[in-house]
Amino acid sequence: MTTVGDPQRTLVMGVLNVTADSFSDGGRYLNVDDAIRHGLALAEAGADIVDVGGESTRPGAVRVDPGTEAQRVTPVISALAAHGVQVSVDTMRASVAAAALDAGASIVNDVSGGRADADMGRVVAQSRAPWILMHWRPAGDASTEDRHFTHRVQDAGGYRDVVAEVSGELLGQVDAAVAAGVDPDLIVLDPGLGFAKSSEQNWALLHALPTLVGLGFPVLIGASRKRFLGALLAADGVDRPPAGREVATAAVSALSAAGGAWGVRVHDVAASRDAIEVAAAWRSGGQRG
Ligand SMILES: Nc1nc2ncc(COP(=O)(O)O)nc2c(=O)[nH]1
Repeated sequence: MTTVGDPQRTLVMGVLNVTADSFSDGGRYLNVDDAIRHGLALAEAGADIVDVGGESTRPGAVRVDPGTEAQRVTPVISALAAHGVQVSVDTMRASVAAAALDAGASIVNDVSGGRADADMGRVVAQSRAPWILMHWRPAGDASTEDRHFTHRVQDAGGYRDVVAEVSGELLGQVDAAVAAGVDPDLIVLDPGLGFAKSSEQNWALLHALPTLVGLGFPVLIGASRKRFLGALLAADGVDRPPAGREVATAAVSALSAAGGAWGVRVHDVAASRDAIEVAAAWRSGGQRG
């Protein structure tokens, strides 16, 4: 059983999207062998966890059927687990999570925070795998198998106080998970940066990281290459493209580590590993260990 205990340092979760259309690396790892090779490379680069996803959640992405999603992730997961890599499965579906856990995944990463599939709590509780509950208040109803994800950014009216509302809704998701039999010690929270949230709301959530950590659960931060970083670094009115957002991502990783984050979910593992080492040395005054 994987525990999410209090790691000595902020963990690095490497992103492995086995999808055709993820926003920054769609299609590069759809082939099983390419995906396995990349997952091993992420582990080699220092990823504590490799997060394997088979369905893109970017705005406008078309849902894939559960069978396709499971077929995409299970061979990759079993190969990585066989090499001793700790794997999380990035899925909103209980059937896919069950297949992934059987294949060797040890963490369930659910961007719907348990709201898309009523059976997810039972599957996770039975497996005793840690469950990452991400916050996502979609415009549509995430529980319907709608053909398109709607990341319609909530306007200012969508959130009066994004930190208080995201915190409250995450705690509600925790209550639902515990009611389904999940051990609260195995729950990780994630504010869901970029999921139906404006740039300002994303920055407000990052600014409030100590508040999120203060909720009493490990916190995962997923800012890697996201649009709000591109907007911050825009030039001549043009957002910085995803490939140019790595330094900003590493800076967020360093600040997340300094703010007590349990982990960061990133594409460039080596850069964030270094950034987290810097944050640790800074915090300890250079004391090792
Ligand atoms: N827990 C968690 N999971 C996620 N899965 C996918 C994406 C979308 O980004 P990607 O397309 O780069 O994977 N972001 C998150 C996130 O922020 N947190």
